[in-house]
Amino acid sequence: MTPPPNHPAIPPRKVGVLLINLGTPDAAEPRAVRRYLAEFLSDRRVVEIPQLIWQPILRGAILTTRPKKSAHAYAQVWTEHGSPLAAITRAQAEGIRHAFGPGVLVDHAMRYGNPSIGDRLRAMKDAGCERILLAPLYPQYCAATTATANDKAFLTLAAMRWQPAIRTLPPYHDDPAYIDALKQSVEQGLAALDFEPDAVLASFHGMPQRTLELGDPYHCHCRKTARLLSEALGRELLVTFQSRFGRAKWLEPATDTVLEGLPARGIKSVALVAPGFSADCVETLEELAIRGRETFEHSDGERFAVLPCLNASEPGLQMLRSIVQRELAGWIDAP
Ligand SMILES: C=CC1=C(C)c2cc3[nH]c(cc4nc(cc5[nH]c(cc1n2)c(C)c5CCC(=O)O)C(CCC(=O)O)=C4C)c(C)c3C=C
Ligand SMILES: [Fe+2]
Ligand SMILES: [Fe+2]
Repeated sequence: MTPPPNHPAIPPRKVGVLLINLGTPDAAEPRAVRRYLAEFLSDRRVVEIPQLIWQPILRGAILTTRPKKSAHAYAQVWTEHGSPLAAITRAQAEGIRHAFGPGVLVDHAMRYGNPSIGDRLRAMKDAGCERILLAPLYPQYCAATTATANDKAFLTLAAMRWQPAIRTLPPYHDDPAYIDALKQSVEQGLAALDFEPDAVLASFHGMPQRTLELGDPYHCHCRKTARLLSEALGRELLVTFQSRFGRAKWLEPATDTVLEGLPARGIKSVALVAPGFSADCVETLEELAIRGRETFEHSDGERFAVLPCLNASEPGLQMLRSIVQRELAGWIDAP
């Protein structure tokens, strides 16, 4: 049946998969970093202090000093394709684009900055996606990452007359496909080193200790990933938490404090892995690989390496294809 002449165009029905990561500045310079940090650190899921108290601190002390310092960190890791996080997330979407057949559109978006979740969701809907899987690429669930990405998507849907049906990717911290991809990646990374490390550290992004007490499963998810990875590798992993922000107590032990103390315990060579980051970013490439090395070497450490994240490596893409395929069950034909 042909629609009446004034009927809006109806594109062929499709399924969408939106990979979502945190976001990153548009340039490694203070103005762009300030814009990014203002959006990021104004998110109530990230800083859980009443806005009346927090905004003056943010606009005063933090946004006048941190952008310059952070821009310097970003400048040290920036690539010809832009921020590593942006380039790798794009490559991940490209890498699984054709995995589910022509009826499935794969795209990526960032919770803060560009490409925005709102723009990409509207584009998917315009392209005919009546069912969309939101896939925040955080293996360990955290309100400050997973939940806020989904919140943002639902905010966009709130303005749509004809909403797509939505699924959200569950945390995959203990998924055998994820643990296996990490195992392969860590084994490859260790084999490529010219030394055998005395210890391997698994460094996760930190969170305020209070979020654990309030019931955020993040800490437990990190611990479980580390236990399963350690079992899979058949070697001990020291679990640490990095990137402390602000004055509140954060999850411990802190990565930098542990790195500082290891040489005095006779551990002179270390390899670090950051299993909670699906893509290398300023936190792994600058904080761990540059500043972490300085901390370790200044404390008489001798050999130091940071292994790459899963990124768009073959084990990483294989894992993404497998978890996305599973979440699309019933929406697309089985392979
Ligand atoms: C992987 C999980 C992450 C959690 C949990 C997380 C919590 C969290 N982060 C901040 C503050 C900052 N994080 C910054 C960078 C950053 N954080 C994550 C991931 C998690 N954050 C990533 C992937 C990145 C890298 C972004 C990039 O562009 O490469 C930054 C910006 C950099 C800097 O100025 O140091 C801040 C600030 C808080 C407060 C928080 C939990 C409450
Ligand atoms: Fe962070
Ligand atoms: Fe950091």
